[in-house]
Amino acid sequence: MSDVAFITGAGQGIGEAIAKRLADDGFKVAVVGRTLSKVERVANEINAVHPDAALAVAADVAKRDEVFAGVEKTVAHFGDLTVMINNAGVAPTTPIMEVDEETMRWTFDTNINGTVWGTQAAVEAFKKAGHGGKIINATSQAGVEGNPDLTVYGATKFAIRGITQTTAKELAPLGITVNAFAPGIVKTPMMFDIAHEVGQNAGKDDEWGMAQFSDGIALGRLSEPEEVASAVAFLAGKDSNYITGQTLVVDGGMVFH
Ligand SMILES: NC(=O)C1=CN([C@@H]2O[C@H](COP(=O)(O)OP(=O)(O)OC[C@H]3O[C@@H](n4cnc5c(N)ncnc54)[C@H](O)[C@@H]3O)[C@@H](O)[C@H]2O)C=CC1
Ligand SMILES: CC(=O)C(C)=O
Repeated sequence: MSDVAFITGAGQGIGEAIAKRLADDGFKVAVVGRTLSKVERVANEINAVHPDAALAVAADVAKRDEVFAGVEKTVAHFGDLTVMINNAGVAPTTPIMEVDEETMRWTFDTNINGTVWGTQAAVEAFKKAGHGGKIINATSQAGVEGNPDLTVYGATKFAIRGITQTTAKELAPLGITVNAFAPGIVKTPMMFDIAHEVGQNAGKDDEWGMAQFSDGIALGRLSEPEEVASAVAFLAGKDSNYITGQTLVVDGGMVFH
């Protein structure tokens, strides 16, 4: 039986790269996102290379029932679930004096609640299948060190590291490991949007906006989504079965700790 991974936010960016990498590694993958056409594109591209390896699943991670329904659809289709990857996230640019209630609600519902619902759905599926499993959460360098203009986003990413550590201890007796990956600055629509907004807020261009984040990154370059996916593939694979409660910082394409 192949390993089966449920990857949220897999219609683009890092999530897409993770789904394609795990399929290359022999996983069956549920490609999960709010927009069915986006996840169907990724699933179709995977199935063109690895027939029947991918299933497109429409689910909003902020809605608990949709996450549970997506996991149930995945188990019904592939016969199991062994890895949950809570990758989906949103990253509004929020100078502290501009933060409003809707932005707080929307960002926390997606990033924090989505991670909790994904964890709950995975644990339920693992228990029903009578085995342990792996849960992998997306935090960020912005969840390791505070980034100006990203207070709300950063708060969720710091929280996800806490959720990773607490659930790792709680779930270890069940044979379930919980780890996180913390990318630096990665070439995805999320990052380019942030750079544009930060630049606009300062009356500068996108390059200036990106430099507000990228000057401090290791090796002085942005990561490719595929480089982040390689670190996630390690966490999803059997070589990391003994690791839990950890955060891999992936910056400049390298894992720093
Ligand atoms: N791009 C970067 O530089 C970094 C990204 N990250 C994290 O990596 C993860 C992936 O980021 P990217 O690929 O860059 O983002 P992205 O914005 O390019 O892709 C995120 C995907 O998640 C989906 N999504 C958003 N809200 C959703 C919801 N409620 N339900 C289901 N899907 C939803 C979006 O539609 C999109 O397809 C995020 O958790 C992000 O916080 C962390 C550090 C750096
Ligand atoms: C988008 C993000 O996680 C950054 C800027 O680290």
